[in-house]
Amino acid sequence: MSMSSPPPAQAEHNIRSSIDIESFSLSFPIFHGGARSLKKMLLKRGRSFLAPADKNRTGGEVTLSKAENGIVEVQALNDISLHIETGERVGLIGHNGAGKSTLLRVMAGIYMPDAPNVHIQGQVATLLDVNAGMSEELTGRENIALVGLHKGLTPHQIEQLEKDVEAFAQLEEFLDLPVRLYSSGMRVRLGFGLATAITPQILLMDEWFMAGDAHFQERAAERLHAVVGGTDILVITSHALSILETWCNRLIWMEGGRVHMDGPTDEVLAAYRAATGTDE
Ligand SMILES: Nc1ncnc2c1ncn2[C@@H]1O[C@H](COP(=O)(O)OP(=O)(O)OP(=O)(O)O)[C@@H](O)[C@H]1O
Repeated sequence: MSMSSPPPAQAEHNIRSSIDIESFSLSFPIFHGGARSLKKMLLKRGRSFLAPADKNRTGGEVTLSKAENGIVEVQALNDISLHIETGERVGLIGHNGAGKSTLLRVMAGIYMPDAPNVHIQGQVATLLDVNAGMSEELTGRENIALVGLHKGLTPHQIEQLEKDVEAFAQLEEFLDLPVRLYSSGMRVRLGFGLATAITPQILLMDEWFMAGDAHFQERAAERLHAVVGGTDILVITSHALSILETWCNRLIWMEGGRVHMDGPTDEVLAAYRAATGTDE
């Protein structure tokens, strides 16, 4: 199969896709031993700490919960509201720990799938975690069949899926060995091949897909073009501004768990480059 030909089993698209998030916040409680010294520092500083925007920021706001004997929390997302609709290719940018991956996971329904202020319309596929959904003891081929069954494909469609992923991943005899024997790059080949084999309405993608050797990256970009062309919505997070420039028509710039700027790619990139001094 040529790498630029459309994936074999196209999903049925009946509804217009959209992502709606209204005033959404998410904190992670910290139970690690180091939380005790953090707690002392927070009590001194007035219960919350976030590096000022003009400093090199890392992570979300570290706070002490309001309960009497408060626990230390990291506020990964803080009052996020956004609407994404069909046709939008959205990139998430921001410093390490700004909340980009957490926001992607919220959209994927991984955190708080029943949150009343998060509405996702459309069938979602994720490229978030290389190992997501893989059974370590099963072979690559068996994992492909399992995904096919899970998605309700017919035996013929599963056969097509297997051929397609096999041709793309180029794992040769390793396709018939258990996934636990794979290197990280081999896992990326299989995971990426599988996740892009069926065109979803909404594709959520973390930057790990850029892992792998140069030859793989080139073929991955080609395949991704075919898939993204068929999706309603793409949301991708990356630190490589050139990737975002290539793929996105809208950028959301995150800072300390909040949306700092949201707009057309060229406008947000210009502001981001000016603020961070990057000339990439
Ligand atoms: N499972 C977790 N438990 C505790 N804190 C977490 C967890 N996941 C994320 N965080 C915290 O939430 C904040 C946002 O993390 P997130 O991974 O969303 O950032 P990011 O913008 O994707 O960062 P990067 O660019 O470094 O990948 C960080 O301060 C991180 O420490």
